[in-house]
Amino acid sequence: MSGKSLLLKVILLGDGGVGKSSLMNRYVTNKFDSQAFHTIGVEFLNRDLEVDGRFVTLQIWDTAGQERFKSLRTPFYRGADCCLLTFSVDDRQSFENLGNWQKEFIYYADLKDPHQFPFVVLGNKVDISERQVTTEEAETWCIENGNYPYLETSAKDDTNVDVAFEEAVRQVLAVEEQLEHSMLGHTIDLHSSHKSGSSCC
Ligand SMILES: Nc1nc2c(ncn2[C@@H]2O[C@H](COP(=O)(O)OP(=O)(O)OP(=O)(O)O)[C@@H](O)[C@H]2O)c(=O)[nH]1
Ligand SMILES: [Mg+2]
Repeated sequence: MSGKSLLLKVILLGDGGVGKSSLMNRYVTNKFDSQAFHTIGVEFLNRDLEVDGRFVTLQIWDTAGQERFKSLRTPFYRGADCCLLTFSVDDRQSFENLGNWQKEFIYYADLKDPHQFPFVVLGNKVDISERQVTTEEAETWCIENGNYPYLETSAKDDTNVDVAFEEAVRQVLAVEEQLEHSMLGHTIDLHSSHKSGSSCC
């Protein structure tokens, strides 16, 4: 267990109205506003948490999903540790647009290796019974587009909201661990590569 607190930046992306701000506000302030205003640009809130013995400060960046705010949100993608691709289960179009959000993020975050990057997909508003997207469809999309974890949430009912942000942290830690392992595998052993008879200076 590491004693140091890790600062992680997670970013919420998805169509306007899917509930990104509501998820962030539910998670950080435990409040829900049924008449929330559209976000303009970006906003962020922090919350400290502990996941599997690691202390983490989660910096949650909430972006404006409406197309007209694209130039205001995209400069903030760089440096994100995890991206939460969000749609609303009662809005088919928001699900169809997931691929565009994924592409927009990869492009503006300037990801070196998009296949390694931790995305998590959230199907929000599961409290609404008139669904336009089934769980199976969403799971299939996640498998086919990068094998991402999928969680169904409700900011209104506080369903799976903590779980969703904790999953984001787990995904980041898992990638970090993988990188550490692969770096260990590439560590140069200075002793064994030192040829007898060679001299320096
Ligand atoms: N029933 C239900 N309504 C929700 C839920 N989450 C958000 N809403 C409502 O959906 C509307 C839009 O929510 P926001 O959180 O503002 O959506 P957003 O994704 O931040 O939208 P932009 O800021 O425009 O990108 C608001 O009226 C919320 O009250 C949910 O889980 N269930
Ligand atoms: Mg918003």
